Amino acid sequence: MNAPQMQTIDVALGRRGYPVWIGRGLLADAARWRAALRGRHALVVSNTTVAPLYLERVAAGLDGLRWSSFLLEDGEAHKSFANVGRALEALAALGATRDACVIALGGGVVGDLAGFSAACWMRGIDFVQMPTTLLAMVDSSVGGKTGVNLPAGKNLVGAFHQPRAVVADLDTLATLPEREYRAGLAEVVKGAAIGDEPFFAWLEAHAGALAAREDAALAEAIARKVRYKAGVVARDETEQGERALLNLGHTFGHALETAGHYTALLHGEGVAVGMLLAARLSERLGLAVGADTARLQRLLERLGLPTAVPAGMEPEQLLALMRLDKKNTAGTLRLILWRGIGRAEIVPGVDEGEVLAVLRAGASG
Ligand SMILES: NC(=O)c1ccc[n+]([C@@H]2O[C@H](COP(=O)([O-])OP(=O)(O)OC[C@H]3O[C@@H](n4cnc5c(N)ncnc54)[C@H](O)[C@@H]3O)[C@@H](O)[C@H]2O)c1
Ligand SMILES: O=C(O)C(=O)C[C@@H](O)[C@H](O)[C@H](O)COP(=O)(O)O
Ligand SMILES: [Zn+2]
Repeated sequence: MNAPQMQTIDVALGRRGYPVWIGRGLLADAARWRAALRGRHALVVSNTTVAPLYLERVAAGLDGLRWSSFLLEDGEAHKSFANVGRALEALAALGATRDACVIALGGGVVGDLAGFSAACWMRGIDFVQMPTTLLAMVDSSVGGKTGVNLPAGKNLVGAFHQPRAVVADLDTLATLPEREYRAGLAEVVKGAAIGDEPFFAWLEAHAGALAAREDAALAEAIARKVRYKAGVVARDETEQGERALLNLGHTFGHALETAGHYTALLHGEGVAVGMLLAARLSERLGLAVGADTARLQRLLERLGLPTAVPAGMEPEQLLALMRLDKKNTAGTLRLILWRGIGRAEIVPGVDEGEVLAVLRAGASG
Protein backbone atom coordinates (compact mmCIF):
# COMPACT_ATOMS: atom_id res chain seq x y z
CA MET A 1 0.00 0.00 0.00
CA ASN A 2 1.27 3.53 -0.76
CA ALA A 3 2.31 5.70 2.16
CA PRO A 4 -0.44 8.19 3.06
CA GLN A 5 0.12 11.70 1.65
CA MET A 6 1.32 14.43 3.96
CA GLN A 7 -1.63 16.48 5.17
CA THR A 8 -1.67 19.99 6.58
CA ILE A 9 -4.53 21.06 8.82
CA ASP A 10 -4.57 24.69 9.95
CA VAL A 11 -5.70 25.75 13.38
CA ALA A 12 -7.27 29.07 12.43
CA LEU A 13 -6.43 31.48 15.23
CA GLY A 14 -5.51 34.55 13.21
CA ARG A 15 -1.91 35.67 13.74
CA ARG A 16 -1.46 32.88 16.30
CA GLY A 17 -2.75 30.21 13.93
CA TYR A 18 -0.51 27.25 13.12
CA PRO A 19 -0.20 24.18 10.92
CA VAL A 20 -0.60 20.58 12.00
CA TRP A 21 1.53 18.50 9.64
CA ILE A 22 0.64 14.80 9.51
CA GLY A 23 2.81 12.45 7.48
CA ARG A 24 5.89 10.28 7.33
CA GLY A 25 9.51 11.28 7.76
CA LEU A 26 8.59 14.62 9.29
CA LEU A 27 10.98 14.60 12.26
CA ALA A 28 13.89 14.41 9.83
CA ASP A 29 12.33 17.07 7.58
CA ALA A 30 13.86 20.01 9.44
CA ALA A 31 13.55 22.19 6.35
CA ARG A 32 9.82 22.24 7.11
CA TRP A 33 9.75 22.79 10.88
CA ARG A 34 12.87 24.94 11.39
CA ALA A 35 10.87 27.93 10.14
CA ALA A 36 8.89 27.72 13.39
CA LEU A 37 12.05 28.33 15.43
CA ARG A 38 12.79 32.04 15.49
CA GLY A 39 15.70 32.46 17.89
CA ARG A 40 19.05 30.93 18.67
CA HIS A 41 18.06 28.65 21.57
CA ALA A 42 15.99 25.49 21.73
CA LEU A 43 15.18 23.14 24.60
CA VAL A 44 13.96 19.70 23.57
CA VAL A 45 11.72 18.23 26.28
CA SER A 46 11.23 14.48 25.98
CA ASN A 47 11.35 11.41 28.20
CA THR A 48 13.63 8.48 28.87
CA THR A 49 11.66 6.18 26.54
CA VAL A 50 11.18 8.46 23.55
CA ALA A 51 14.54 10.27 23.48
CA PRO A 52 16.63 7.15 22.72
CA LEU A 53 14.28 6.39 19.83
CA TYR A 54 13.78 9.79 18.20
CA LEU A 55 15.91 12.58 19.68
CA GLU A 56 18.69 12.02 17.16
CA ARG A 57 16.34 12.73 14.23
CA VAL A 58 15.33 16.04 15.77
CA ALA A 59 18.85 16.91 16.86
CA ALA A 60 20.05 16.56 13.26
CA GLY A 61 17.82 19.50 12.40
CA LEU A 62 19.08 21.81 15.14
CA ASP A 63 22.38 22.75 13.48
CA GLY A 64 23.59 26.21 14.30
CA LEU A 65 21.36 26.57 17.39
CA ARG A 66 22.35 26.44 21.04
CA TRP A 67 20.21 23.64 22.29
CA SER A 68 19.94 21.08 25.06
CA SER A 69 17.48 18.44 26.17
CA PHE A 70 15.50 17.89 29.34
CA LEU A 71 14.27 14.33 29.85
CA LEU A 72 11.41 13.33 32.13
CA GLU A 73 11.13 9.94 33.74
CA ASP A 74 8.39 8.03 31.92
CA GLY A 75 4.82 8.15 33.20
CA GLU A 76 1.87 10.35 34.12
CA ALA A 77 3.17 10.71 37.69
CA HIS A 78 5.99 12.85 36.28
CA LYS A 79 3.62 15.45 34.80
CA SER A 80 4.29 17.44 37.95
CA PHE A 81 4.93 20.95 39.14
CA ALA A 82 8.38 19.87 40.36
CA ASN A 83 9.34 18.86 36.83
CA VAL A 84 8.16 22.19 35.42
CA GLY A 85 10.64 23.78 37.81
CA ARG A 86 13.36 21.51 36.45
CA ALA A 87 12.47 22.32 32.83
CA LEU A 88 12.65 26.04 33.65
CA GLU A 89 16.06 25.50 35.25
CA ALA A 90 17.15 23.81 32.03
CA LEU A 91 16.04 26.89 30.07
CA ALA A 92 18.00 29.08 32.46
CA ALA A 93 21.10 26.90 32.10
CA LEU A 94 20.77 27.18 28.33
CA GLY A 95 20.62 30.96 28.57
CA ALA A 96 17.32 30.92 26.68
CA THR A 97 16.09 34.37 25.67
CA ARG A 98 12.52 35.34 24.82
CA ASP A 99 12.90 34.17 21.24
CA ALA A 100 13.87 30.66 22.37
CA CYS A 101 11.73 27.66 21.51
CA VAL A 102 10.72 24.60 23.50
CA ILE A 103 10.30 21.44 21.43
CA ALA A 104 8.00 18.80 22.93
CA LEU A 105 9.04 15.37 21.65
CA GLY A 106 6.81 12.66 23.08
CA GLY A 107 3.28 11.86 24.16
CA GLY A 108 0.74 14.00 25.94
CA VAL A 109 2.64 14.01 29.23
CA VAL A 110 5.69 15.55 27.60
CA GLY A 111 3.58 17.90 25.47
CA ASP A 112 1.48 19.22 28.36
CA LEU A 113 4.49 19.79 30.61
CA ALA A 114 6.73 21.24 27.90
CA GLY A 115 3.98 23.58 26.72
CA PHE A 116 3.31 24.80 30.26
CA SER A 117 7.04 25.36 30.81
CA ALA A 118 7.12 27.41 27.60
CA ALA A 119 4.10 29.39 28.82
CA CYS A 120 5.94 30.20 32.08
CA TRP A 121 9.47 30.99 30.88
CA MET A 122 9.84 34.76 30.66
CA ARG A 123 5.99 34.91 30.61
CA GLY A 124 5.71 32.90 27.43
CA ILE A 125 7.98 31.66 24.65
CA ASP A 126 7.34 29.63 21.52
CA PHE A 127 6.94 25.91 21.49
CA VAL A 128 6.58 23.24 18.84
CA GLN A 129 4.74 19.98 19.37
CA MET A 130 6.27 16.78 18.00
CA PRO A 131 3.75 14.18 19.17
CA THR A 132 4.89 10.54 19.15
CA THR A 133 1.77 8.80 20.49
CA LEU A 134 -1.51 8.42 18.67
CA LEU A 135 -3.25 10.20 21.53
CA ALA A 136 -0.91 13.17 21.31
CA MET A 137 -1.31 13.35 17.52
CA VAL A 138 -5.10 13.36 17.58
CA ASP A 139 -5.64 15.39 20.70
CA SER A 140 -3.07 16.77 23.15
CA SER A 141 -0.70 18.41 20.65
CA VAL A 142 -3.52 20.50 19.15
CA GLY A 143 -5.34 23.32 20.90
CA GLY A 144 -2.90 24.78 23.41
CA LYS A 145 -4.13 23.25 26.67
CA THR A 146 -0.95 22.85 28.69
CA GLY A 147 -0.41 22.00 32.33
CA VAL A 148 0.44 19.53 35.05
CA ASN A 149 -1.25 17.44 37.72
CA LEU A 150 -1.42 18.00 41.47
CA PRO A 151 -1.87 15.18 43.99
CA ALA A 152 -5.44 16.51 44.34
CA GLY A 153 -6.25 15.89 40.69
CA LYS A 154 -5.47 15.98 36.99
CA ASN A 155 -4.48 19.13 35.11
CA LEU A 156 -5.35 21.42 38.00
CA VAL A 157 -2.57 23.85 37.06
CA GLY A 158 -2.01 25.11 33.55
CA ALA A 159 -2.35 27.72 30.85
CA PHE A 160 -3.73 28.08 27.37
CA HIS A 161 -0.60 28.45 25.25
CA GLN A 162 -0.74 27.54 21.57
CA PRO A 163 2.19 25.85 19.80
CA ARG A 164 3.75 27.43 16.70
CA ALA A 165 3.46 24.16 14.77
CA VAL A 166 2.57 20.50 15.25
CA VAL A 167 4.80 17.92 13.57
CA ALA A 168 3.02 14.55 13.66
CA ASP A 169 5.42 12.01 12.18
CA LEU A 170 3.47 8.80 11.63
CA ASP A 171 6.73 6.81 11.49
CA THR A 172 7.03 7.17 15.27
CA LEU A 173 3.89 5.09 15.80
CA ALA A 174 5.82 2.00 14.69
CA THR A 175 7.33 1.68 18.17
CA LEU A 176 4.21 2.64 20.14
CA PRO A 177 3.02 -0.21 22.41
CA GLU A 178 -0.34 -1.74 21.55
CA ARG A 179 -2.07 -0.61 24.76
CA GLU A 180 -0.97 3.01 24.17
CA TYR A 181 -2.16 2.84 20.57
CA ARG A 182 -5.61 1.70 21.64
CA ALA A 183 -5.78 4.37 24.32
CA GLY A 184 -5.25 6.94 21.55
CA LEU A 185 -8.20 5.52 19.64
CA ALA A 186 -10.45 6.45 22.58
CA GLU A 187 -9.83 10.16 21.91
CA VAL A 188 -10.68 9.56 18.23
CA VAL A 189 -13.99 7.93 19.20
CA LYS A 190 -14.62 10.83 21.59
CA GLY A 191 -14.48 13.41 18.79
CA ALA A 192 -16.98 11.47 16.73
CA ALA A 193 -19.24 10.79 19.71
CA ILE A 194 -19.37 14.49 20.57
CA GLY A 195 -20.17 16.03 17.26
CA ASP A 196 -19.69 13.96 14.11
CA GLU A 197 -22.19 11.14 13.58
CA PRO A 198 -20.89 10.27 10.05
CA PHE A 199 -17.38 9.93 11.46
CA PHE A 200 -18.75 7.63 14.19
CA ALA A 201 -20.35 5.44 11.51
CA TRP A 202 -17.06 5.49 9.58
CA LEU A 203 -15.23 4.32 12.74
CA GLU A 204 -17.72 1.49 13.13
CA ALA A 205 -17.07 0.46 9.54
CA HIS A 206 -13.28 0.68 9.94
CA ALA A 207 -12.87 -0.60 13.52
CA GLY A 208 -11.16 -3.77 12.32
CA ALA A 209 -8.72 -1.86 10.11
CA LEU A 210 -7.94 0.57 12.93
CA ALA A 211 -7.44 -2.19 15.49
CA ALA A 212 -5.03 -3.78 12.99
CA ARG A 213 -3.23 -0.44 12.58
CA GLU A 214 -3.82 -0.29 8.82
CA ASP A 215 -2.06 2.77 7.38
CA ALA A 216 -4.80 4.25 5.24
CA ALA A 217 -7.56 3.95 7.84
CA LEU A 218 -5.30 5.29 10.55
CA ALA A 219 -4.16 8.31 8.52
CA GLU A 220 -7.78 9.15 7.73
CA ALA A 221 -8.88 8.76 11.36
CA ILE A 222 -6.08 11.01 12.58
CA ALA A 223 -6.79 13.71 10.00
CA ARG A 224 -10.55 13.66 10.64
CA LYS A 225 -10.12 13.93 14.41
CA VAL A 226 -7.52 16.71 14.14
CA ARG A 227 -9.73 18.64 11.68
CA TYR A 228 -12.67 18.32 14.06
CA LYS A 229 -10.68 19.47 17.08
CA ALA A 230 -9.01 22.31 15.17
CA GLY A 231 -12.46 23.63 14.26
CA VAL A 232 -13.68 23.58 17.86
CA VAL A 233 -10.50 25.27 19.10
CA ALA A 234 -10.71 27.96 16.42
CA ARG A 235 -14.29 28.77 17.48
CA ASP A 236 -13.67 28.67 21.25
CA GLU A 237 -9.98 28.74 22.09
CA THR A 238 -10.27 29.24 25.86
CA GLU A 239 -13.29 27.04 26.58
CA GLN A 240 -15.93 29.68 27.18
CA GLY A 241 -18.53 27.38 25.66
CA GLU A 242 -18.35 24.75 22.91
CA ARG A 243 -14.80 23.60 23.69
CA ALA A 244 -15.97 22.09 26.99
CA LEU A 245 -17.61 19.39 24.87
CA LEU A 246 -14.11 18.01 24.17
CA ASN A 247 -14.23 16.95 27.81
CA LEU A 248 -16.82 14.23 27.17
CA GLY A 249 -15.94 11.34 29.51
CA HIS A 250 -13.19 13.33 31.22
CA THR A 251 -14.78 14.25 34.55
CA PHE A 252 -15.31 10.55 35.19
CA GLY A 253 -12.08 9.61 33.37
CA HIS A 254 -9.79 11.97 35.27
CA ALA A 255 -11.26 10.74 38.57
CA LEU A 256 -10.64 7.13 37.51
CA GLU A 257 -7.06 7.91 36.47
CA THR A 258 -6.30 9.71 39.72
CA ALA A 259 -7.95 7.07 41.91
CA GLY A 260 -5.90 4.43 40.12
CA HIS A 261 -2.67 6.36 40.80
CA TYR A 262 -2.11 6.63 37.03
CA THR A 263 -1.31 2.92 36.78
CA ALA A 264 -4.72 1.23 36.71
CA LEU A 265 -5.89 3.18 33.66
CA LEU A 266 -4.14 5.19 30.95
CA HIS A 267 -5.69 8.54 30.08
CA GLY A 268 -7.39 7.21 26.96
CA GLU A 269 -8.68 4.20 28.86
CA GLY A 270 -10.14 6.47 31.53
CA VAL A 271 -11.82 8.46 28.77
CA ALA A 272 -13.29 5.27 27.27
CA VAL A 273 -14.82 4.18 30.58
CA GLY A 274 -15.77 7.79 31.34
CA MET A 275 -17.66 8.21 28.05
CA LEU A 276 -19.71 5.13 28.80
CA LEU A 277 -20.50 6.34 32.31
CA ALA A 278 -21.54 9.69 30.85
CA ALA A 279 -23.73 7.88 28.34
CA ARG A 280 -25.39 5.81 31.07
CA LEU A 281 -25.94 8.90 33.19
CA SER A 282 -27.49 10.60 30.17
CA GLU A 283 -29.87 7.67 29.86
CA ARG A 284 -30.82 7.89 33.54
CA LEU A 285 -31.54 11.59 33.10
CA GLY A 286 -33.72 10.90 30.08
CA LEU A 287 -31.40 12.58 27.59
CA ALA A 288 -30.22 9.56 25.60
CA VAL A 289 -31.49 6.15 24.60
CA GLY A 290 -29.92 2.78 25.36
CA ALA A 291 -29.35 1.93 21.72
CA ASP A 292 -26.78 4.72 21.38
CA THR A 293 -24.99 3.69 24.57
CA ALA A 294 -24.85 0.15 23.22
CA ARG A 295 -23.32 1.39 19.94
CA LEU A 296 -20.66 3.31 21.86
CA GLN A 297 -19.86 0.36 24.09
CA ARG A 298 -19.61 -2.01 21.12
CA LEU A 299 -17.22 0.30 19.24
CA LEU A 300 -14.98 0.75 22.28
CA GLU A 301 -14.89 -3.01 22.83
CA ARG A 302 -14.00 -3.67 19.19
CA LEU A 303 -11.11 -1.23 19.56
CA GLY A 304 -9.87 -3.16 22.59
CA LEU A 305 -10.72 -0.50 25.14
CA PRO A 306 -11.97 -1.06 28.71
CA THR A 307 -15.59 -0.28 29.49
CA ALA A 308 -15.85 -0.97 33.24
CA VAL A 309 -14.74 0.83 36.38
CA PRO A 310 -11.70 -1.12 37.70
CA ALA A 311 -12.42 -3.31 40.70
CA GLY A 312 -11.75 -1.75 44.08
CA MET A 313 -12.44 1.87 43.17
CA GLU A 314 -14.84 3.46 45.63
CA PRO A 315 -17.74 5.43 44.06
CA GLU A 316 -17.65 7.99 46.91
CA GLN A 317 -13.93 8.62 46.34
CA LEU A 318 -14.51 9.02 42.61
CA LEU A 319 -17.32 11.49 43.25
CA ALA A 320 -15.08 13.50 45.61
CA LEU A 321 -12.45 13.75 42.85
CA MET A 322 -15.12 14.80 40.34
CA ARG A 323 -16.07 17.73 42.61
CA LEU A 324 -12.68 19.32 41.84
CA ASP A 325 -13.20 19.30 38.07
CA LYS A 326 -12.53 22.65 36.39
CA LYS A 327 -15.89 22.75 34.61
CA ASN A 328 -17.84 22.82 37.88
CA THR A 329 -19.52 26.02 39.00
CA ALA A 330 -21.18 27.20 42.20
CA GLY A 331 -20.22 24.01 43.99
CA THR A 332 -22.23 21.81 41.64
CA LEU A 333 -21.23 19.27 39.03
CA ARG A 334 -21.25 20.51 35.45
CA LEU A 335 -20.82 17.54 33.13
CA ILE A 336 -20.64 16.84 29.43
CA LEU A 337 -23.53 14.51 28.71
CA TRP A 338 -25.07 13.54 25.41
CA ARG A 339 -28.27 13.08 23.51
CA GLY A 340 -26.83 10.30 21.37
CA ILE A 341 -24.11 9.77 18.79
CA GLY A 342 -22.69 13.12 17.68
CA ARG A 343 -24.78 15.19 20.10
CA ALA A 344 -22.93 16.05 23.32
CA GLU A 345 -24.02 18.92 25.53
CA ILE A 346 -23.01 20.80 28.67
CA VAL A 347 -25.31 20.02 31.60
CA PRO A 348 -24.98 22.10 34.80
CA GLY A 349 -26.24 21.19 38.26
CA VAL A 350 -26.11 17.41 37.79
CA ASP A 351 -27.56 15.49 40.74
CA GLU A 352 -24.76 13.78 42.67
CA GLY A 353 -27.05 10.91 43.65
CA GLU A 354 -27.52 10.02 39.98
CA VAL A 355 -23.75 10.16 39.43
CA LEU A 356 -23.17 7.84 42.39
CA ALA A 357 -25.75 5.40 41.06
CA VAL A 358 -23.95 5.24 37.71
CA LEU A 359 -20.56 4.83 39.40
CA ARG A 360 -21.90 2.01 41.57
CA ALA A 361 -23.29 0.17 38.56
CA GLY A 362 -20.19 0.91 36.46
CA ALA A 363 -17.99 -1.74 38.01
CA SER A 364 -20.02 -4.46 36.34
CA GLY A 365 -19.39 -2.91 32.94
N1 LIG B 1 -3.51 19.08 26.30
C1 LIG B 1 -4.54 18.38 25.85
O1 LIG B 1 -5.42 18.89 25.14
C2 LIG B 1 -4.61 16.92 26.16
C3 LIG B 1 -5.48 16.09 25.43
C4 LIG B 1 -5.50 14.74 25.73
C5 LIG B 1 -4.66 14.23 26.71
N2 LIG B 1 -3.83 15.06 27.38
C6 LIG B 1 -2.90 14.53 28.38
O2 LIG B 1 -2.00 13.68 27.68
C7 LIG B 1 -1.52 12.69 28.57
C8 LIG B 1 -1.65 11.33 27.91
O3 LIG B 1 -0.86 11.32 26.75
P1 LIG B 1 -0.32 9.96 26.12
O4 LIG B 1 -1.43 9.01 26.02
O5 LIG B 1 0.43 10.33 24.91
O6 LIG B 1 0.60 9.39 27.26
P2 LIG B 1 2.19 9.49 27.52
O7 LIG B 1 2.69 10.80 27.19
O8 LIG B 1 2.39 8.98 28.91
O9 LIG B 1 2.78 8.44 26.50
C9 LIG B 1 2.36 7.11 26.57
C10 LIG B 1 3.53 6.12 26.68
O10 LIG B 1 4.07 5.91 25.38
C11 LIG B 1 5.49 6.13 25.40
N3 LIG B 1 5.82 6.60 24.07
C12 LIG B 1 5.53 7.81 23.53
N4 LIG B 1 5.81 7.80 22.22
C13 LIG B 1 6.31 6.59 21.94
C14 LIG B 1 6.76 5.99 20.74
N5 LIG B 1 6.68 6.60 19.58
N6 LIG B 1 7.25 4.73 20.81
C15 LIG B 1 7.28 4.06 22.00
N7 LIG B 1 6.82 4.57 23.15
C16 LIG B 1 6.33 5.82 23.10
C17 LIG B 1 5.68 7.09 26.52
O11 LIG B 1 7.02 7.07 26.98
C18 LIG B 1 4.69 6.57 27.54
O12 LIG B 1 5.21 5.46 28.21
C19 LIG B 1 -2.31 12.83 29.85
O13 LIG B 1 -1.55 13.53 30.79
C20 LIG B 1 -3.50 13.65 29.43
O14 LIG B 1 -4.03 14.38 30.50
C21 LIG B 1 -3.80 16.38 27.14
O1 LIG C 1 -8.61 20.17 24.25
C1 LIG C 1 -9.51 20.11 25.08
O2 LIG C 1 -10.22 21.08 25.33
C2 LIG C 1 -9.77 18.85 25.81
O3 LIG C 1 -10.55 18.85 26.74
C3 LIG C 1 -9.05 17.64 25.36
C4 LIG C 1 -8.98 16.52 26.38
O4 LIG C 1 -8.92 15.30 25.64
C5 LIG C 1 -7.75 16.57 27.24
O5 LIG C 1 -7.63 15.41 28.01
C6 LIG C 1 -7.56 17.79 28.11
O6 LIG C 1 -6.28 17.80 28.69
C7 LIG C 1 -8.53 17.86 29.24
O7 LIG C 1 -8.45 19.12 29.73
P1 LIG C 1 -9.03 19.57 31.12
O8 LIG C 1 -9.42 20.97 30.87
O9 LIG C 1 -10.15 18.68 31.49
O10 LIG C 1 -7.91 19.47 32.07
ZN1 LIG D 1 -8.32 13.66 26.95
